[in-house]
Amino acid sequence: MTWQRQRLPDDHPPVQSGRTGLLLVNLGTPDAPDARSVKRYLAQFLSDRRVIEIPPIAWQPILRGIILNTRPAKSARAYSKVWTENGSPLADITRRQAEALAERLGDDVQVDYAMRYGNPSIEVRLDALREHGCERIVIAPLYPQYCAATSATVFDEVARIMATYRWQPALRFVPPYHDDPAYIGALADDLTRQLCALSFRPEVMLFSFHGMPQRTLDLGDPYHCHCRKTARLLEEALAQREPWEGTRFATSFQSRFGRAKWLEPATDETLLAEAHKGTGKIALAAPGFAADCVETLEELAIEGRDTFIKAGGTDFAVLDCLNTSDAGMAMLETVARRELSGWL
Ligand SMILES: C=CC1=C(C)c2cc3[nH]c(cc4nc(cc5[nH]c(cc1n2)c(C)c5CCC(=O)O)C(CCC(=O)O)=C4C)c(C)c3C=C
Ligand SMILES: [Fe+2]
Ligand SMILES: [Fe+2]
Repeated sequence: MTWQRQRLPDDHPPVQSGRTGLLLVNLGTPDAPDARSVKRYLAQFLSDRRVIEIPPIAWQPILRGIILNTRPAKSARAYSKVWTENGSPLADITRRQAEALAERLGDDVQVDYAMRYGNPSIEVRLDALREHGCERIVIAPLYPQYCAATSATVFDEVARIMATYRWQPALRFVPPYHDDPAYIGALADDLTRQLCALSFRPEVMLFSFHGMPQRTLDLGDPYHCHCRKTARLLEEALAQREPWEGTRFATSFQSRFGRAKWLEPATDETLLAEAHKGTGKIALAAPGFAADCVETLEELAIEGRDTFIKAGGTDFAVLDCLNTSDAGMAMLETVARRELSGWL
């Protein structure tokens, strides 16, 4: 369906309507790998009350007085190690995912992407979809595992923007897909393909998920359970395939932030413990990240390797996220078409 300019009386304001849109949303990233840009990005990200659940009166002085004066320089160094000629890997891959999905879905759907923090913002891209005449919009947060700090904050931001619209589109949100057979199958296919291309056979396959404060699990956030279920289903799927015979599977949580207790076991401590108990060859995958980013390319692939090899490990590999792989895009198409049903 392509939109058509309707016949309107001469004195009628222009109207575009009748289209369907789909907006991929990922977390966000700085505009450049320098301390100033990282500071601007972190100020927005870490001021979100879904992310830091401390009353602003107590948190903002710590954020503005300490964290934004120390962390940006350190983070900028990490970003500069993984920055590409197309910018931040996360933004670049998300943009390419949107292009590939647009190709798969055809002209019936206007596909775009946005970042929850930084650019392109959800607001700018929702405005653009509306200006293209999208009366129905699917919002696809690229988080397989539901978490208030990621999934819920996308919903909150979209709701905030909707409050400013006179003519609101109909909305659908892609639900968490942590146990969707399409997602588990895509991961199993893509990880097996990558395993077969490795120059060594890992003794251990470690699934590393982004961490969260332990307190959020106690408060009822399903994130931990979603991660554990993904890991269990993925292990069950891989264990049936010949290339994985003899591999031991483990799960851990990375990217600890701040002093509170986070979900355990921690990825860096797991790498150390594996090396100390004699594991020589290890492979890591980050099934919770839809796209490679500073957390996989720097924290896992650079820092993680350093930790493991210095502790006595011999072979180390971080497998790619689903990114724009055939398996990953076929999965996103399946999920998108399900949510678009009745709208096309
Ligand atoms: C995949 C899910 C994610 C959850 C859950 C999550 C929670 C969370 N993160 C922080 C703090 C930081 N995260 C940072 C980067 C980052 N986080 C995710 C995903 C999740 N975060 C992604 C995809 C990225 C990469 C962004 C990129 O530009 O590549 C950072 C910035 C980097 C750094 O300074 O280390 C911070 C800070 C908290 C506090 C939190 C939950 C409470
Ligand atoms: Fe994070
Ligand atoms: Fe759990």
